[in-house]
Amino acid sequence: MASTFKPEQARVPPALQLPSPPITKFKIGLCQLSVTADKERNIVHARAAIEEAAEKGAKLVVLPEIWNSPYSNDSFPIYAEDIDAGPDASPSTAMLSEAARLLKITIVGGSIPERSGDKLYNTCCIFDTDGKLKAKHRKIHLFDIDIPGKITFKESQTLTAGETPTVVDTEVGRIGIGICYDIRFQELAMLYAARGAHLICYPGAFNMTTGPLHWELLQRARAVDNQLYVATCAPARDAGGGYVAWGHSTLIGPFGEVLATTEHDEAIIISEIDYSQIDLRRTNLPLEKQRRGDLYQLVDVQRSSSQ
Ligand SMILES: O=C(O)CCC(=O)C(=O)O
Repeated sequence: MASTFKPEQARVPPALQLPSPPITKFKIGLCQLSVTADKERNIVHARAAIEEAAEKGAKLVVLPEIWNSPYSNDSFPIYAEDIDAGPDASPSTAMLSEAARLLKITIVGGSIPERSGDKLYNTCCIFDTDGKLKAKHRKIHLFDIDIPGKITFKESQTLTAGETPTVVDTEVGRIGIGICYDIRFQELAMLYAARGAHLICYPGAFNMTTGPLHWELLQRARAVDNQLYVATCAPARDAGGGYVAWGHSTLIGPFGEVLATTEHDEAIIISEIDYSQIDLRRTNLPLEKQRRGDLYQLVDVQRSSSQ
């Protein structure tokens, strides 16, 4: 059958030149935190970890998915905070904002359950070095899976999916954000690469079934396909908890290499990011130039509609 694909109808602008961030070489801190049912304790604990990472030189600190609450549909409505209603309504993000300002670091604040009107989201807040909220990413792909006898989870029982991919310019580069299950959708990472991201951060909480097989594989795939850095941050494992997390927070380089990782206990990973490695790997393997845009295209809906 003849193909109906017409490249001129699906035109997406070529990948952006990589923007020049204020700093190109810096330390990242991934705080693999233990999470309890005590929200106040979780906030104090996360703050101490952020401070320790900053003391060790991290200019960018990343937290885990759902770090202020147990990971369960029962807990999300109870622990949810109205982020847009200001610091009194959101003690978790108030702490992140203050820590970013006082320590003069960028924070990718893992995620917390967010209440907005009558809806709940799984939301990541990104804070600049002046403590201002730069962006909010609401998990786009909800974690609804059913592997009988192993794991069944349905985030959509309580949560609503976000509608917007998130790329944010920070002092430490252009960062794309995904939350956990978002990492499984390669088009999102391709889109971030096409929009000039240096790094994609995925706060996540994989589990004991999919974690061992998929967690590192997905991170390395996103990094090597898109020739950029990928950083993930998970909660520490609580073997007696309702949701047993895989842990293994990791930093991957643009050649698909594991630069730093850990097991499942609490840990603060400090590792170096050097964006000149992106240029190097894109020169070594000029995939962007070799892509057959005449045969297939990723359509950036937002850019196409604004053209
Ligand atoms: O994709 C998976 O296997 C795990 C995803 C997950 O745990 C999540 O999205 O919270």
